Amino acid sequence: ASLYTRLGGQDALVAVVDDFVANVAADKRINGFFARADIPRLKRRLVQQICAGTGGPCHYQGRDMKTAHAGMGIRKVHFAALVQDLQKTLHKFKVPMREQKELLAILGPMQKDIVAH
Ligand code: HEM
Repeated sequence: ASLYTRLGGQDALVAVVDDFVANVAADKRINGFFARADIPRLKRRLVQQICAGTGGPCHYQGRDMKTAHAGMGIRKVHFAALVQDLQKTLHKFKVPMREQKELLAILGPMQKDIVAH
């Protein structure tokens, strides 16, 4: 089965993204970056992106990661903080380690496009 299906499909993904974005919004290390963000749109796009990237029936309609994060000055520490916030959610939702690793293996390589050089 696809990672999308093993994660529980669309409803589970929406719940994970909701909780994850709430963690980010509460995380003083990085929430300043999101001060002017359109959070409902960000959530929709994250759901689309993860759905599409894990083999689900979605098309990602947002910008590419380089364009979306250009000029923000995001550093490795910020990226690591966001990944920690996601891991908190995956742990809370009792996502098995195998699926956690697969998801992070999809997101991890995006760091090179998101972190400022
Ligand atoms: C693997 C890690 C990440 C993924 C998958 C990701 C994904 C996304 C996506 C899909 C968007 C929406 C793009 C669009 O609407 O066209 C976005 C926007 C954004 N991301 Fe990320 N992102 C990641 C890491 C980060 C980090 C580390 C930060 C800052 C600490 C960050 C800050 C933002 C901000 C501020 C926006 C703009 C929101 C807005 O203007 O409405 N992202 N990201």
